[in-house]
This record gives sequence, structure tokens and C-alpha cells, in this order.
Amino acid sequence: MNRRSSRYDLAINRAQDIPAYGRSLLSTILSIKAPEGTYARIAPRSGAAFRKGILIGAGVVDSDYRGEVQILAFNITDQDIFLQKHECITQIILEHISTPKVMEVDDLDTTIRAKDGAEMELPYPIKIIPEIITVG
Ligand SMILES: O=c1ccn([C@H]2C[C@H](O)[C@@H](COP(=O)(O)OP(=O)(O)OP(=O)(O)O)O2)c(=O)[nH]1
Repeated sequence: MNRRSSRYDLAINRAQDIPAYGRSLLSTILSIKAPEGTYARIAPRSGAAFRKGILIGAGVVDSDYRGEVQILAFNITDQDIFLQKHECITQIILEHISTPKVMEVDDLDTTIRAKDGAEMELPYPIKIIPEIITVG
């Protein structure tokens, strides 16, 4: 994995292909440990997306995940795509997250936005309890 500006390029470890209009779970043979309070997002590299017609799916690598990081890649073209060993079609971005407790409540407080907007029934209101999240 190579660091470039705010992100880390993520390479595949061997030649792999993505069938036309199909998808592949690409191997990287990398395991990572994202710092607590973050997750690693597998994001597309725009060059690969534009030039090759590859879209990246899923992409959330939890900080407690220790298995192999795999890349879910969709080929939106009518031709099979052949990827070379060590090709980088994705990048990893560490994103801060907050995971406050949530609880089910009977209703939610109103806001100016709610007054201005159309009346909307929320079938299962959920309240998020603010708490300080420490980032490791
Ligand atoms: O593009 C991805 C997405 C996920 N993962 C790994 C890391 C992640 O922590 C784990 C589980 O992914 P996710 O939580 O999205 O899938 P799930 O279907 O909810 O699986 P699980 O029940 O194992 O949590 O798989 C990857 O390697 N690549």
C-alpha cells in the first residue's frame, strides 16, 4: 500500500479479471488495522473508473476486521477486464466515525426544518445520544 496525499493506494496482489457486465472479489492479501474511531473506506481511483469502466462496491473495512481486505469490483463494460499484478484500481481512505448509543423513542423533537417541510410520519423514531468518541 502506497501513501499519496490523503489516501493510500491499494494494489491487487496478482493478475485477476472481471468478466464483462460481471463482478469479482479481488484479492489483495493485505490485512489492515484501522485506528479505533475510524474505518477504512475502499474508494475507486477515478482513472480506473473512467478509463476501464470499473465501479467499486461495498468498501467498508471495520477497525476490528482482521481478515484479508478484498475489493468488490464491477465491470460495467461489455468486455472482460484483465488486471495486472500490483495494479491499483482503488485507494483506502481512513474516515472518522462516531458510534453513539441509539434508542427507540415515541417521537422526536421538532425543528425549524420540520415545520417548513411537508408533514412526514416516521414509523420508528430513533434518537441518537451524543457522547464523546475518542479516536485512537
Ligand atoms: O469491500 C469490502 C467490504 C468489506 N470487507 C471486509 C471488511 C469488513 O469489515 C468485512 C465485513 O464487511 P461488511 O460489514 O460490509 O459485510 P457484512 O455483510 O455486514 O459482513 P459481516 O456480517 O461479516 O459483518 O468484510 C472487505 O474486505 N472489502
